Amino acid sequence: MSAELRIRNLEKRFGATNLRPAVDDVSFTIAPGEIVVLLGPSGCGKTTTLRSVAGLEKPTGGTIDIGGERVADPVNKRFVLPQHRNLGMVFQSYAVWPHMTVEQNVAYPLRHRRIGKEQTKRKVDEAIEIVGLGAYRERPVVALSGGQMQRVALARSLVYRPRILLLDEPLSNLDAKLRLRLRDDLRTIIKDAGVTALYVTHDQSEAVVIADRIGVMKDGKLLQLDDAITLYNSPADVFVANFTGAGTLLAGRVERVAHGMALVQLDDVPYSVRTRVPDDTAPGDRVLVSVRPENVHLETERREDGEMAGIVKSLQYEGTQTAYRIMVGDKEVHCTELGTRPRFAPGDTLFVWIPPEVCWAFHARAGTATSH
Ligand SMILES: Nc1ncnc2c1ncn2[C@@H]1O[C@H](COP(=O)(O)OP(=O)(O)OP(=O)(O)O)[C@@H](O)[C@H]1O
Repeated sequence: MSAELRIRNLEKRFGATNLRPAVDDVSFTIAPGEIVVLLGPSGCGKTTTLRSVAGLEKPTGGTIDIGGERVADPVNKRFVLPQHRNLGMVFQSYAVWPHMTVEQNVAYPLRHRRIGKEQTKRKVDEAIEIVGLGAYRERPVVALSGGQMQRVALARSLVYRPRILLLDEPLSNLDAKLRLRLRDDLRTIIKDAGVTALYVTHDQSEAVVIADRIGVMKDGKLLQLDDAITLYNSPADVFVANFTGAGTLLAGRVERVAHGMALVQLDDVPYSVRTRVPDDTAPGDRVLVSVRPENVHLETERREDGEMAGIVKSLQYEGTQTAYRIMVGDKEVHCTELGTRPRFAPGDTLFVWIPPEVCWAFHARAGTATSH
């Protein structure tokens, strides 16, 4: 039932050809049964990509294949209508019938598919079980919570075994607690259903929990498509690093490099840091070392060579963790420490240790911010 989705050089322009396309030369493939999440800020083109797969937008360039069938190819004037693509869709708003029960809602798409009563019942039961609503079968959907309604929408889009499931910010109308609960269940539900899924969100924590691979988009471009661990530890560029929360960028020059690790002399401070670097890095290269706040260690005494002396500029107590801004010379380093009691106060002096294996450097290009 699940199919491969193959997108090649997808382009969607909404207006004049001189305007930047909403989707700009995007290519990726989702394997059968795989979940890919498109992540990016508002306006980056993720919804337009999803709507192009759904057939709700007509692309202006490139091709889309679902299970080996070409469904969009503007150059050759091929366009398969949405209702002939056999896709399931779940959107922000719960598109459920308010006057029907859970069971009736889930059975609805099968009405028009000439499926026998027995088989309908079996499929409906299965879909309701998958989304965990077994106990609510007879309930009118108006008597359900937002999260439960969204589960109904999900069951209804899975019941006819679509080739691909498309989800556009399906959790964004839920309150924070429900959002977390359904977020944690969604991956299991989609995997249990065995369906290929394309999921769109601007919420990185949602993407990390749900995806097999995450595609980060910006200005219509797909910047990187990788599993979450690669994305968080080896971001392809500064935007991806920043968008996924790497709050510190330290500019410097490579002194030595061997086996994918380099020693980088930081600009304007008397410190060098060891960091992982791209393969094509050479001594003398200008780089930006990207550091995630949760990977920075703060020490009261210098224990290792390479620790940098710093002073606490400010802190934000967040209940289960404390976010610090530390000044190392004129450079600001962000650090987050887990724990319900802050260990440091503004003005405290300390030592900052950044383990080399969790540092990642990019080549510094003209025009990129060099430090903050
Ligand atoms: N129907 C349309 N007509 C003209 N421009 C559009 C249309 N739909 C989207 N756009 C533009 O295309 C770009 C990409 O929009 P898109 O909705 O795909 O972004 P997004 O990343 O999904 O954002 P959001 O998270 O806000 O939905 C935006 O600049 C948007 O203004």
